[in-house]
Amino acid sequence: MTIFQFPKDFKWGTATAAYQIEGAAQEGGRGPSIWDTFSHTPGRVYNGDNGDVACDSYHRYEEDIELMKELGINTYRFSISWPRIIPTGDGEINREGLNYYHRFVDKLLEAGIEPFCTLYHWDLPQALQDVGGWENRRSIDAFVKYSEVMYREFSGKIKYWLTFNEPWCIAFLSNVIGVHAPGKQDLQAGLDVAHHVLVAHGKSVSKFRELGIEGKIGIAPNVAWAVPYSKSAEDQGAADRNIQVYSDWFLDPIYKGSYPKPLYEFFEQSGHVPPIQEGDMEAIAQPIDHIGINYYAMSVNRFDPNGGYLQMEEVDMGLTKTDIGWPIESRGLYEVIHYLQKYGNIDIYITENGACINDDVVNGKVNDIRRIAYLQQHIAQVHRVIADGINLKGYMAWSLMDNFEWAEGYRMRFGLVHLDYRSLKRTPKESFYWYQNVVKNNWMETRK
Ligand SMILES: CCOCCOc1ccc(-c2cn(C[C@@H]3NC[C@@H](O)[C@H]3O)nn2)cc1
Repeated sequence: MTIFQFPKDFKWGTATAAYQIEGAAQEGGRGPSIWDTFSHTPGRVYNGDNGDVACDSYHRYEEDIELMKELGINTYRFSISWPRIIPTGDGEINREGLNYYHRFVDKLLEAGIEPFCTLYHWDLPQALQDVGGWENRRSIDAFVKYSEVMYREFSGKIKYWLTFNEPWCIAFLSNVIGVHAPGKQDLQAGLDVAHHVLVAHGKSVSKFRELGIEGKIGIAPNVAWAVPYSKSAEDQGAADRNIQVYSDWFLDPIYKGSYPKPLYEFFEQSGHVPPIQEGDMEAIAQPIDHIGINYYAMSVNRFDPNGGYLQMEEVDMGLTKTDIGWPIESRGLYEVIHYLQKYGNIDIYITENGACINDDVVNGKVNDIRRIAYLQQHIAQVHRVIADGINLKGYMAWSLMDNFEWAEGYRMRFGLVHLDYRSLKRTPKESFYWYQNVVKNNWMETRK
């Protein structure tokens, strides 16, 4: 038996996002987002599921915070619904929306839980999408205005900020692969969106500094770790492109002031380059305080000339998978965090890690032992990374509770707490109590 002891100030938390848990889609002055439109478009989301009610956390946040207190976490990552704050994206401010988040954040602080706030977790106000969304540079200033409202309003209450969640999903999953809102399949649109999101990020960080906000700010890329199927240059290239499109495409502009050359040239071969304007790269490269890393799985990749925008295919190596089909391999978390050290020993938080395990309630319990095994393996890798001297400062399990898993709707469950979507009853799973113990002890037992 080995004991993995974590640093005394280590942040243990869970993560959620507004559209996935709040519901109350047409309450409190909220305007429609692109995910309201997308989820109500037939065929886009499994079973026609949508976020109209979700976990009803808009009304049940006090119950959710009681669960967080029982879990014992010291940090809670959540996102702000932009269309609750500025319903048309860059028009009038909705005071009722601000008041909702004040009540919520005050309750978190009262419970001794650190708010860790994501400004943008995919729910762009539809009114901005109606004029091009992130393909339109207008969204840059709209986001900076929205973020300024939030910085001014919550300065002193919220000290940990993230501008954007998973920019790869915002740009490529949503505009090139087309699985998420707005559901386009256009590489140039993806590059335009990625660039404008990066400029919006940088200008928002500058605003944060200009206002002298007390706190720290960063961005939360989801990261891929990929190994080549063979030693061939083609397969190595495919794996490199897959890694770079998630992390380097966004972190090189922020930390180095330029896009990663190999992938830039790969896209350029097909006639597509980011729409860089004078001053953009300087605007993007504002120093940040931390990055959030969302890690779920790694993959084995090989070259495939017909393999989509990266000319890459993932090879199924027969690894055990979660119920959403992602292979379970915790080694990738260790490898990718070391890979990111090329940007310096930056402060890193694991802002999402978790397993889709669709166990149901049986005799009042959810015996999700597969989720416990996943978490144990991945938290062990977190400990390895810290033991290597890397500034990994916190871990937030995705997710506190089962919620709206985007195009997969409610069938895919990532929560430590089970949601009965008819009654909205919350039932802590066995993994909740396992994680509660790790958090309480600030150490974890391992068999080795
Ligand atoms: C036909 C090709 O299809 C490709 C599907 O490709 C992906 C890739 C990645 C994801 C994905 C989902 N999540 C979990 C979320 N992270 C943020 C939070 O909101 C969680 O709900 N992370 N990555 C989904 C789909």
